[in-house]
Amino acid sequence: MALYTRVKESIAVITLKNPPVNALSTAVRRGIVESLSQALQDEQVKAVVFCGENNTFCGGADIKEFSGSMSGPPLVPMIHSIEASEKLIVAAIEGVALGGGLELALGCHYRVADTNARLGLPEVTLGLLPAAGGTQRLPRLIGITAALELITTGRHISAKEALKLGIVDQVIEGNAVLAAMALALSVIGQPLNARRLSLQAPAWVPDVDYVCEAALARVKQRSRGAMAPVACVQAVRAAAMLPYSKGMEKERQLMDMLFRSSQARAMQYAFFAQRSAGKWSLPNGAQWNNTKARNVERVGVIGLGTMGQGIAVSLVKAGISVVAIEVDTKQLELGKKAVTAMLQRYAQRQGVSSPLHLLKFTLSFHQLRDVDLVIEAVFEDMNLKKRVFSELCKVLKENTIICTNTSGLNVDELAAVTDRQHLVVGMHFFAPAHVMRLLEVVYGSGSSPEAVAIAMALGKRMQKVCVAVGNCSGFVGNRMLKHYMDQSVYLLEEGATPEQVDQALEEFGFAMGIFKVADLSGLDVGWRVRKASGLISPDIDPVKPSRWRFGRRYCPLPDMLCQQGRLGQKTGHGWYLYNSPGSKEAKCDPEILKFLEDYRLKYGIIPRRISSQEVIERCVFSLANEGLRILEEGITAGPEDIDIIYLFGYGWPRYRGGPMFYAAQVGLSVVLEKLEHYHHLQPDVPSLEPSQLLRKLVAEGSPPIQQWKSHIKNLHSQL
Ligand SMILES: CCCCCCCC(=O)CC(=O)SCCNC(=O)CCNC(=O)[C@H](O)C(C)(C)COP(=O)(O)OP(=O)(O)OC[C@H]1O[C@@H](n2cnc3c(N)ncnc32)[C@H](O)[C@@H]1OP(=O)(O)O
Ligand SMILES: NC(=O)C1=CN([C@@H]2O[C@H](COP(=O)(O)OP(=O)(O)OC[C@H]3O[C@@H](n4cnc5c(N)ncnc54)[C@H](O)[C@@H]3O)[C@@H](O)[C@H]2O)C=CC1
Repeated sequence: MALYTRVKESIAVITLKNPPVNALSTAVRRGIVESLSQALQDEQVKAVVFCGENNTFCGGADIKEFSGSMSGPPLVPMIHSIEASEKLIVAAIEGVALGGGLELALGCHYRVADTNARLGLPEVTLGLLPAAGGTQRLPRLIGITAALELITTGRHISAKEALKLGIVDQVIEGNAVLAAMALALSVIGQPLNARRLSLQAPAWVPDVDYVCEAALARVKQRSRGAMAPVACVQAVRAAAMLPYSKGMEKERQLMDMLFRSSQARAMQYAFFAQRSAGKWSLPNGAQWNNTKARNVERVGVIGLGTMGQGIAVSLVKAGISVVAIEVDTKQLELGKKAVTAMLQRYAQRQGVSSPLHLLKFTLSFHQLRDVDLVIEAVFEDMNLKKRVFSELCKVLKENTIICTNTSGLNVDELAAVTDRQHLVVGMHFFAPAHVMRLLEVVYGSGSSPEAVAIAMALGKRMQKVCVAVGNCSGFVGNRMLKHYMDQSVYLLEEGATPEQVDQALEEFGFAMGIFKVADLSGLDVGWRVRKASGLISPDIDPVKPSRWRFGRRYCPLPDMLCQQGRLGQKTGHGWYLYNSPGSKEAKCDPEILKFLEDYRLKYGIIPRRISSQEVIERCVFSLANEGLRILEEGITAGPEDIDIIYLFGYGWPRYRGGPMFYAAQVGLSVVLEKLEHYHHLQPDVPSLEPSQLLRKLVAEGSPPIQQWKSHIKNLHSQL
């Protein structure tokens, strides 16, 4: 709803009221229309101030309403009537003015923001565009180039930047509502036409087509296959080229197209999935709102290699003191240099003072005696990690939490060597840890809810998107990835090339194809894991290695590449060829094509043409099938958690929601049928066998993804 209040003699205040973010629900829009009409009819009122309850202006349209039948006063005419009002209207922006919230403010004649306010048009992140006049008014206010940047990225900006761009007229420290009233009183009576954005022409740009083409190229590169950023450019172009009313018509047409799209549904699902992942729960009933997290101020990081460096940087950026430990002086110096350089660059970019005083580098575990939590990031070696954990217990306070950044080792086995199994959890960061947003918080069988709560809270403070997951080999992300990678190499055996597989995956929307990712990470990473797991052993024929291991299909191609020293980008060749070691531009390598041909000849495999559709079905449905097994086993609380892991950790295209959402969208019965088909053709690949949960969901009529949790609960109660 919206509250109408008369203050002073001549000012009315309309307060949006819909906690927590005063989203423009049907009731709020109705309240605005009624309150505005009241203000316009009241002869005493000369000016109106719009504000939001609880120091939050407005978080935009109510996204929850998008999936239902939208009723009540529409936004576009509502904002037009605000702009057309003969009485002066000022927006008092506190907290956020996002999406429809900013569009409402753009309809007002003046805008005042408090210093902490954040503004933006983030609709593109929901698969939409700002369709309440945002694409037409903003370019008229700040010019085409700046509007294109804000609308296509959906970036939130500070009040200071908004002032610089000309989006707000004043930024004040203190009460924005009082400041808006003061501004209103100072300008009452002045003509309003110059303040009505729809009446203005956008600032002239020498070559609109060039600017828009450049923006289009940028968005296509940044978010391959996404419709919304392209539509945003088209709408802003219309603002530059067409009269306002025609531009609005174009905005509406583009929004109609986006609003009904599967991409918009996927991105809105992702918005709520991200919030639901934060509301973690454990199988024992402990959850985010019934478990207290102790505060963490000092953290120890053990191992300053690739991961430890990024973790230390993220901690310091969050204002947390770090004691960083290495094994010898050389490694310590290397780590120190890298961490210091990253933090200095960060401080320079942000214009903040260097936070290096929060760091201590040492070789001594004794320096850890005061820390509240430790994150271990030494080599992926169970025995080494066990030794480190035992050492830690000798020096740490009795309530210090011990976390491991292992990518998939058994957290329970590690916890068992400590004197505090209840305080041991996994904190699985993704590389590079200071950039990647995902954090899997892994609870073992003995982890206490408090330890999970502390790790989740710490991750959130480090600006990570945290997902609580159970303890299993590879946890959630890497466990699923294994099956996706297996299928991709089987496809090579059968006739595909790395480029062909990568192209199909990139056209699907992945940021990078699987073989490019493997070259980037280094092929030796997986090689070491396979050796440690016994898949590679000295008795395997080095000339014609077996294509079956442990009774299952196995593809030795990646091992053979490693034996040739082709480890990826770092050696200048892997699945692709690079100009030099470390260079990034992947080129097709004729040697690899020849190597694949020879391989097929050696094993008597007749190559066949493989369609992009088959690539996607085999790679992506394998992922989804393993995700369903994970749900079946209760490793995550719901499908949303898995999707968030893939969106934030594995470059899954946001406009496809995540592997579980994608499976639901394609249709579970289609996924089941395809998996049965491929499993029939590859009976020695057990991961292709449709999961029990998939069969159950299909048998129960393929319920929408939001209802899967209750079906999983039933499955558990039947087991
Ligand atoms: C043909 C049809 C024509 C239609 C025309 C429509 C034209 C339009 O222009 C469409 C739009 O406005 S689309 C909406 C644009 N606004 C946004 O994207 C802002 C989304 N919210 C945020 O970024 C953060 O929540 C925010 C920064 C605001 C706050 O972050 P926090 O971290 O403090 O809090 P969260 O945990 O994110 O959120 C708290 C609770 O609020 C819910 N929520 C947030 N924004 C919402 C919104 N806009 N609508 C509905 N619910 C919303 C959020 O889900 C969470 O709920 P709970 O998890 O239940 O607590
Ligand atoms: N690199 C990656 O992409 C990811 C790695 N991880 C996991 O993170 C952990 C670390 O991996 P990376 O950083 O890649 O390894 P790394 O090899 O880059 O660094 C490991 C560091 O630990 C140090 N170290 C070894 N023993 C030590 C000891 N006793 N005390 C102090 N420091 C010691 C080494 O000197 C080295 O600097 C592993 O468990 C790995 O599986 C997790 C996610 C991603």
